[in-house]
Amino acid sequence: MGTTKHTDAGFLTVLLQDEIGGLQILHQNQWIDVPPTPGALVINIGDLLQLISNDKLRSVEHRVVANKKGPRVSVACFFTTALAPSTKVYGPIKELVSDDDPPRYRETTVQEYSQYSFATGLGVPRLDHLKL
Ligand SMILES: O=C(O)CCC(=O)C(=O)O
Ligand SMILES: [Fe+2]
Repeated sequence: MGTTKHTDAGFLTVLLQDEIGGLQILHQNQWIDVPPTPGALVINIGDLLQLISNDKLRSVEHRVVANKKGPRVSVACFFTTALAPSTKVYGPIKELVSDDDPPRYRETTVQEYSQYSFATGLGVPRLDHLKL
């Protein structure tokens, strides 16, 4: 089974891959295979880390292309507080913004961003609506 092109909505995703492969990232408009290394952990930066880092860290677009090599097992651990109700507001970290590099996003809560992400679905650039 594959997935359509998307970015991960949370802060960080840790992926444990097997030897089957299929994960690709979009780099300079080209899909690049992530070589499968059984037991290795792939770390994906998510949208909320991009937001709080004011674009210093980028949440890369990726997808999974199914191949015929066999059943594929991928264990994903999403670092986010999406399911825990919290009014904590996240915006670009103040140490990372300056007069020359002002905040690029408005503040949001994880809940608000997660709800928006679920509603838009995969494949839609979801950070754009928070851009200042
Ligand atoms: O299965 C994979 O390698 C990636 C899965 C993924 O992109 C996700 O769960 O967000
Ligand atoms: Fe993903």
